[in-house]
Amino acid sequence: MNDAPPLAHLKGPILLAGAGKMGGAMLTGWLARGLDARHVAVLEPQPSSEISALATKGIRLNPAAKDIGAVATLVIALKPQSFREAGGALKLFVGPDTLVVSIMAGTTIASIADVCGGSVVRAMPNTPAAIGRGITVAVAANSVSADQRAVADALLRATGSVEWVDDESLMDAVTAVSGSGPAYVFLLAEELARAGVEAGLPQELATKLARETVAGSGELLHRSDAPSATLRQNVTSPGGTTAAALEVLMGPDGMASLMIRAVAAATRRSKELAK
Ligand SMILES: NC(=O)C1=CN([C@@H]2O[C@H](COP(=O)(O)OP(=O)(O)OC[C@H]3O[C@@H](n4cnc5c(N)ncnc54)[C@H](OP(=O)(O)O)[C@@H]3O)[C@@H](O)[C@H]2O)C=CC1
Ligand SMILES: O=C(O)[C@@H]1CCC=N1
Repeated sequence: MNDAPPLAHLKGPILLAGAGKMGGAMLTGWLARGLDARHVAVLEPQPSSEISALATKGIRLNPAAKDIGAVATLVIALKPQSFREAGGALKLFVGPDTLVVSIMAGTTIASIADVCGGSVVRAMPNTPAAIGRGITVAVAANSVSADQRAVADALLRATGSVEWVDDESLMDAVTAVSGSGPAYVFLLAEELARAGVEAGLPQELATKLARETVAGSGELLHRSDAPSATLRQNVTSPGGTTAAALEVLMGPDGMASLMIRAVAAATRRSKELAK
């Protein structure tokens, strides 16, 4: 049996362009799963102190293209807008055998290949990646080899689970559901707390109750095999308090129609980012 950490044997160089919230979370996951820091380089104009500190472990920070040449894998975690302005410079790091993994919302495989070349995997992670509990959806261009796909899978799996799809057009709705989804859940915690204050609770207690309720329910959902609807029904006593609240939340202008509109808006925005 091979007990080596899952990324210990991954060969570099792996270049991460953009070490902000998502790029930084992915980098943390890679290192935690045994990726040799000496195989990693990072392009980041204003590195956080955490990213700068990684230089002491062997990560190369902002190397010049002439010093590193074409890399085995380029991971692009820039904002789509930054990529449009600065993506061309990444071409210097891309050769005919370079795997390019992009996590940028909206930005298509064709436009990434057009701007910087390489064999492109387009992926959409989410911020629970920071604690190894993200979910990523990925789609590969035809030019991506089986070995390259395995490398992309290993890098993405370092931050949680991975689903591969064949149809790139699904990525806009994926972004709207799981990419942006954590924000909807955090908003739920905010609004539950606000409603608690409206109902007479002190702010601090309302905030704690809402946060722990969302976190505990998420953990229950994670650990249970039961469908979400069953877990909801387990809370709902006939004629009780939950039923009274759900009558509002599941009413005509309730969560179902709100969520459909919100996800449609995010899907539309993802499509706009492609332009
Ligand atoms: N946040 C999220 O939940 C998710 C984000 N994504 C995608 O990830 C990408 C990054 O998002 P996020 O991490 O939130 O954004 P951040 O702004 O936190 O990260 C982007 C980083 O790239 C840096 N940067 C800007 N220009 C360059 C450049 N020319 N070369 C190298 N680095 C540069 C930015 O620096 P500076 O701030 O100085 O400009 C910043 O640190 C986006 O494309 C987004 O669509 C995907 C899934 C989820
Ligand atoms: O808001 C955004 O555009 C990015 C993509 C998914 C989550 N954050």
